[in-house]
Amino acid sequence: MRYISTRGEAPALAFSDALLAGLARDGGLYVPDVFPSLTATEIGHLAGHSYAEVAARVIAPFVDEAFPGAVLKPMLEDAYASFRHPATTPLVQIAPNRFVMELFHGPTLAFKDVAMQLLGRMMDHVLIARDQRATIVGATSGDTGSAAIEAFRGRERTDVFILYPAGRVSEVQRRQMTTVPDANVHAIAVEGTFDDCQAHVKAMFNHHAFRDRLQLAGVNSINWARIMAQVVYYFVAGVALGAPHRPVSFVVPTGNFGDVLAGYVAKRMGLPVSRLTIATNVNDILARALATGRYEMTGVVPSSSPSMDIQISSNFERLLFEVLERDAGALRGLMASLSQSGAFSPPTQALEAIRADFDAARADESQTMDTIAQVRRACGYLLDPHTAVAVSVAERIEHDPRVPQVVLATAHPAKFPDAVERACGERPPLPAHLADLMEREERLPTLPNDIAAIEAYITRHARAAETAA
Ligand SMILES: Cc1ncc(COP(=O)(O)O)c(C=O)c1O
Ligand SMILES: N[C@@H](CCOP(=O)(O)O)C(=O)O
Repeated sequence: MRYISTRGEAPALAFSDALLAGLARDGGLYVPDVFPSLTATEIGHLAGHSYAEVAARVIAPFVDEAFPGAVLKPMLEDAYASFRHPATTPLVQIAPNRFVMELFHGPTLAFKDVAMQLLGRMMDHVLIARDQRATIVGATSGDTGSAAIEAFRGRERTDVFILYPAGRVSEVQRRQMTTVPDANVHAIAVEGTFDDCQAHVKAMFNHHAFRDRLQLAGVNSINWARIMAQVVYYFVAGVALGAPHRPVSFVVPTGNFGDVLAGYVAKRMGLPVSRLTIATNVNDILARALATGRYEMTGVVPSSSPSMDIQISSNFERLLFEVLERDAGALRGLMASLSQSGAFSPPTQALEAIRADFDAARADESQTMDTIAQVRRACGYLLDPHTAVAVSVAERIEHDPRVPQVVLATAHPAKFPDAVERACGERPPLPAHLADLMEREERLPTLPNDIAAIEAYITRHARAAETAA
């Protein structure tokens, strides 16, 4: 398996190289040159196995010789031993033929742990084998940052720098990043939006001299390994609900488009997925794009689901690449239009191909709040605001009632206590391992929304810079 760039102008890489590369050198995103497939019989055989065992089977075709079964399997067992639920990602029924898949039982209470706990181990394995260091740079709207910090804290070969938008994450999310005392961890508030933070991360990768000097690596969903690890839970849910004999639909709270893209990959690999529904909050660029055919940026509005306050959905590029039948030149044209005029319109055929697999709809603030209250009343289940966006959409989207609908529950309600309390009057407590989070001491470096200031800060603090000097 080789990995190629969506922009068509960077060298193809083996898995381990793509794992450390982050963004391709032409500014594109790496994708496998072909999607592996599982037969119906192979999918059937996933039933009854542990999460780590299913992961080993789904992930094996994507990796290279650095991760033979004897390495991958124990790595997966170890990664998912950190989850607080024996099923790792349990399904809970909340209505007839509607389920939530709880992806938040990892150490930082969001779905990001599912991939990040594996990514930390995989990167360490490759860096040790190559006797190399890496400087991880990441952008977060709240959850990727804490998951990355937890996965990489204290690791000898990596420093991790996470940019988050000042004042636009929940207090719990901020404290999960800023109270970690390890010297290799740097959570930096940037006076801008998540989109600004993500643009700075991409700019650092595109600044090749800086990138090479600091040995940059990425842990956002620009890194293919993130998507790969997230494909697994679609298979786990599908098989639990009758695949390969019965199709399943998924409703996914969406921001950067990594999670729902993983569902698309699962479908391309052979999982019978009926519909993939993109659920957005009021920052609804994706819902508008599917409805109107025009992907057009407007300002970002802060919401009660802050992790989805995103305009530029990074992984939409990977989907566009597929529906443009892997025409990198055509994709470069759309991306140039986005950076020059803040908008693009995919060709009709590409748009139709997207609509063949995906639906999209948004939930506004009052729909999100009402859904939290109504689901709590109806079945006693407490949703976080991101999951509530998706449940609200699931309730309204046209859907074959015979097909099970799985809503991905991407965060624990305790990460957003203020919003949950506003919605239903209850303040969910943090689990025991985070019970004293509000008393822990914070480190709060803040930088202007300026790439030069950010690069200078990272250069001052990264150990890879000392080695290079
Ligand atoms: C809690 C939560 N839900 C949903 C999303 C959206 O996921 P994605 O960015 O993969 O579309 C995010 C951020 O990524 C998140 O942190
Ligand atoms: N919602 C995310 C935004 C970054 O997404 P990623 O999947 O590309 O890492 C967050 O919580 O940080």
